[in-house]
Amino acid sequence: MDLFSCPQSDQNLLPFDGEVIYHGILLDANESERFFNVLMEKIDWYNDRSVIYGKEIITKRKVAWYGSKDFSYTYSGFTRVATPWIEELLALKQLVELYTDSMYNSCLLNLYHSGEEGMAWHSDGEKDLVDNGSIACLSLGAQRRFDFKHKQSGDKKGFELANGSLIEMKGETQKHWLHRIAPTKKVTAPRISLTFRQMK
Ligand SMILES: O=C(O)CCC(=O)C(=O)O
Ligand SMILES: [Fe+2]
Repeated sequence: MDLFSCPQSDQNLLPFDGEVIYHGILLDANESERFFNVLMEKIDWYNDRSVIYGKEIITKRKVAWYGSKDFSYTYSGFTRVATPWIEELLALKQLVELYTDSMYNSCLLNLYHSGEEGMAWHSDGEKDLVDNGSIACLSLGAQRRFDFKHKQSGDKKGFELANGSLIEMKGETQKHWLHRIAPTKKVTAPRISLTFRQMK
């Protein structure tokens, strides 16, 4: 691995109360497209469910939950049991671990068919996850904006997530900040995100 493909970018993008590190572009356009196509085909995608004000919502966005063992992950009112890794996910996990210098035992994948699909403000502070652990998010396909909003002050920060790039959230980020993928009419192409996580 040369210095150009592994940029020294350990600068914190958040002003306070957490750490968000942009690790740059790990996969070139060809590699990203290859992984995107393989994952579209091989992953067991399903529409996500959540309960909002007592009402069950089925998202247009699809998700999938993979892990090193049959981890149960409860969020938005439902429990999902992890599917065993497939070869391509393990390869990407290894690459991400190299850049972040952290280890992951699970991955929540998201498939946004177009800019009309997003993810509402939330934080990933579920009790199933290691406290103040790392969540590493690899992006494939259309570029989308990742927004952060401080829970107390309301301070906002937004970052563009390029095709093949990796962003990492760690430290107290989930405790103090919400994040979202805002819907947008400007993007028509699909995007996959792989969010590598540390389950207890
Ligand atoms: O799609 C993304 O980049 C972020 C997804 C996210 O926040 C999550 O899966 O919890
Ligand atoms: Fe999240």
